[in-house]
Amino acid sequence: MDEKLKIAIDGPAGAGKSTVAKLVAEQLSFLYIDTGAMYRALTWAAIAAQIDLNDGERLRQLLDETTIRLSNEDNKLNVYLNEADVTQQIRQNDVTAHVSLVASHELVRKEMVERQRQLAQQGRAVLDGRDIGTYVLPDAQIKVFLTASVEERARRRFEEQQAKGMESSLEQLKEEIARRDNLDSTRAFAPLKKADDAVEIDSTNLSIEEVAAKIIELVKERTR
Ligand SMILES: Nc1ncnc2c1ncn2[C@@H]1O[C@H](COP(=O)(O)OP(=O)(O)OP(=O)(O)O)[C@@H](O)[C@H]1O
Ligand SMILES: Nc1ccn([C@@H]2O[C@H](COP(=O)(O)O)[C@@H](O)[C@H]2O)c(=O)n1
Repeated sequence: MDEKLKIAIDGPAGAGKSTVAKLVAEQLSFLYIDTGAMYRALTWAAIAAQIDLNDGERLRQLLDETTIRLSNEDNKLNVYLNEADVTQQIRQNDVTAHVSLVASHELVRKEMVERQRQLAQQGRAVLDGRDIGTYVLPDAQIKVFLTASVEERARRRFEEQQAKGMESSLEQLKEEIARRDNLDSTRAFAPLKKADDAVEIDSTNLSIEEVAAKIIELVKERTR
């Protein structure tokens, strides 16, 4: 198998990208790179520093002063911002509510994409995000566009939050998911979009393991 094989998994919010990407990476012993976590970390830092999230130049300045490190430890992805562990904080509702605005700035994206390409250079890797197959790694050998109905995505997120003891409503989650998809797919620079050569997998009626198996089958077919 190619030492530099890359698997790009893109798709709308809550489709199961990170869960499946992590499982595929584990099963194939590939590096897993959660690009959304990088935008989340910057958003968390910007909120903490009370920076205007409409100001792309200021956000880029903050990013230039900031290190973001992703670390796979004991099957869990930890995220470090200037070496402080922000793994939990970046999943908070205020970060989720503002991350698409932060990610819409071209100046921010250009630097993030550079960092993501550098991380991916380390070897075989699975990256999940919104623009991996179209922009970050247009030459990735395997590209998947993972979808599910918005109802199913909201239902899964609701169950996840219930299990964590978090207060949430199904209707609110559905609205939040649809709002984020809209912002991500309509931004001017590198929007969420299926790459022409991506294989679309609709996971609405598939288990996590079934989706992962389909992707691993694709890898086997393409590397035979
Ligand atoms: N095929 C599936 N069947 C059932 N539940 C799933 C499936 N795929 C993912 N899930 C669950 O759905 C939730 C959302 O998955 P995940 O966080 O991986 O989505 P995502 O696409 O990475 O979302 P986001 O873009 O918002 O970060 C998780 O609770 C996960 O366990
Ligand atoms: N390649 C990417 C990845 C993410 N984003 C933006 O970050 C948000 C959070 O991503 P999650 O996968 O952690 O939910 C997402 O809604 C996008 O706004 C991106 O633009 N490009």
